[in-house]
Amino acid sequence: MTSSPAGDAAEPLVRLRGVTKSYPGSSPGVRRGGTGPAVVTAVDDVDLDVAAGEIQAIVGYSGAGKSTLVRLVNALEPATSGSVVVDGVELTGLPERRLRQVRLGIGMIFQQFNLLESRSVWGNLAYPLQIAGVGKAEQQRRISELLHFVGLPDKAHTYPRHLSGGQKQRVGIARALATSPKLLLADEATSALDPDTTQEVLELLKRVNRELGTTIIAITHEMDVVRTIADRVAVMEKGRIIESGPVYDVFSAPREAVTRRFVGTVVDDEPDEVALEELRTRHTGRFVKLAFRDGGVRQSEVFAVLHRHGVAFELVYGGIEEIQGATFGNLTLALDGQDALVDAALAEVRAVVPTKELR
Ligand SMILES: Nc1ncnc2c1ncn2[C@@H]1O[C@H](COP(=O)(O)OP(=O)(O)OP(=O)(O)O)[C@@H](O)[C@H]1O
Repeated sequence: MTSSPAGDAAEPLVRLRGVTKSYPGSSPGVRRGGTGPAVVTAVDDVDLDVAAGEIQAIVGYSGAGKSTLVRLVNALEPATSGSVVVDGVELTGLPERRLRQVRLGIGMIFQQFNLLESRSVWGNLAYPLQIAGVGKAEQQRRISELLHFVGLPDKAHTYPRHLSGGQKQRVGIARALATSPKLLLADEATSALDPDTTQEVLELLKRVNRELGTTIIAITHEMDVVRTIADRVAVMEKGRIIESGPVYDVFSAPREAVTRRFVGTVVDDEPDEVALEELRTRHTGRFVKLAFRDGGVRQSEVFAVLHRHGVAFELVYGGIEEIQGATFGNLTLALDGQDALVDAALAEVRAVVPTKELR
């Protein structure tokens, strides 16, 4: 025996090393020998480990390479170079017959659900089971179990056109889980849904992860999705992963400009110049941003310091968020008082919480 149970546990379910995917350049100029790029590098030298049992989000703007990355992981396309290992199997160079086996161990859900319109819900769920050669009795049992799991036990004989978007995605999830895959790939799974339905579907995905132990890779451009379900997030730009880590870390201290823009869609950082100018028309005094982090100083302690120095304050921008059970937030305060008093108060505040004066 060369591998210990502990060694197996440490092995990621998905492991990408130096993965690049290029396509021939498609602009007419290129084909005629013009000056456009000879190749489009959709995924560029990507390393990524996804541990078994985790929810990994991949975010990026349109064209960043997210969907291409997913097609490499689910063995729909070969990488141009690098290593793609899924559940211990190196996909690079694998014959089509083996690739088909690998795909059976991976579930997929899509933005547009991709249900078979000519089949009832039951028929849609039976489809992957038939392909996998599951017998009729076992199909019955499994489909009934799946419908209960996704909360649609009474929709077995309904056709997709009579379902709401949220119900369709529940069927999509049930279908993806039919063959009990270890890995579920969700490509913009909630982007076509309204906010309430999005939350319901995200709750279901969390249950899939917690109750069934399914590892999930969720491609999205919505940071709300990342905040709600993911353990870790990787940010893609121009085919590369430019930043990655636990969701709390990336949200509370984003390093790259693209990441800051994404995080800024759900978490206020500090007012930009325009917002600051507008705030100054309504509030007097000096503006400071305080960065509260989990386990650090509490807001009430900071407010007590200001009070003790006789500095009046007003909360003018920002908020406190909860991510993965931990709180953090950025609050901008307008401080009113004599300069010397404000300086003394700020010196004390700075000692306990990162503080930045906005001028
Ligand atoms: N089959 C292909 N042939 C040529 N170029 C491709 C192909 N697939 C993707 N690309 C290019 O690769 C780049 C990354 O595309 P990809 O679809 O992976 O990005 P994305 O982040 O998923 O964006 P979106 O959210 O819009 O799908 C783009 O420039 C795209 O035009």
